Amino acid sequence: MLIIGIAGGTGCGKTTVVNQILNELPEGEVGIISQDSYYMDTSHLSYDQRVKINFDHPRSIDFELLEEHLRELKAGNTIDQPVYSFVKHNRTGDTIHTHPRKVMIVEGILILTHPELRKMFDIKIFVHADSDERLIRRLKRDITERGRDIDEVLSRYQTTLKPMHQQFIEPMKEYADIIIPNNKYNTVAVNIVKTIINEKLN
Ligand SMILES: Nc1ncnc2c1ncn2[C@@H]1O[C@H](COP(=O)(O)OP(=O)(O)O)[C@@H](O)[C@H]1O
Ligand SMILES: O=c1ccn([C@@H]2O[C@H](COP(=O)(O)O)[C@@H](O)[C@H]2O)c(=O)[nH]1
Repeated sequence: MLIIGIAGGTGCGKTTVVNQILNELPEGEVGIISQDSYYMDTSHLSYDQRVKINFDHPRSIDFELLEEHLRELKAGNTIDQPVYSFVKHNRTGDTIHTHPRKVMIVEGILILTHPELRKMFDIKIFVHADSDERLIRRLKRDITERGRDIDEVLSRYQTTLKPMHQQFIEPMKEYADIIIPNNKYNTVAVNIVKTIINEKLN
């Protein structure tokens, strides 16, 4: 199994890059694990308490479960990946039956901050987009897809997103094997990653 970790700040385009990689590859040969599925279960908290969580700090992620699931997949076993709701800020209670594949992609803002998880990646990719570009994308996406308003996104950006990005996410570039500049759509870089994956699949 080839395990590829794709990190980068919110709005840099990780999900988009993953979808571009999957596009045209044989269906069912590449599996996806999203860090978002592994936000801590906060069912014991009220909605008002959950909104106050710092979702950009590594402690908000259940890395133990993520690591355990990746080890299971590597061992050839199927896992039940939790489904997360950004609207409710909590796991939904549903899971996705995820099968091991020849290539597994793990994507998320904080996946390179965890040393044990980092060691499991054969290839570490960091997607870069400038912070103003990321903020613009995040504003548009969170308002249209995640039920936020402009004040909520901007206040979260100032209080947690920006400081957490500077403290935890940006320094992870140091560990990357490949950095994808993604201020604009980067077909060349995506094709390079596709070539690496195709070599593993053939
Ligand atoms: N290179 C790009 N240029 C312009 N918009 C982009 C680019 N990559 C992604 N987007 C858009 O930005 C938003 C955030 O992208 P997404 O892939 O969800 O980022 P991430 O998963 O890193 O948070 C989406 O609406 C997406 O369509
Ligand atoms: O309940 C939640 C959990 C996370 N977030 C925000 O999501 C981003 C990470 O997702 P990307 O798709 O990589 O942008 C993170 O910055 C958290 O602030 C949330 O809003 N609510």
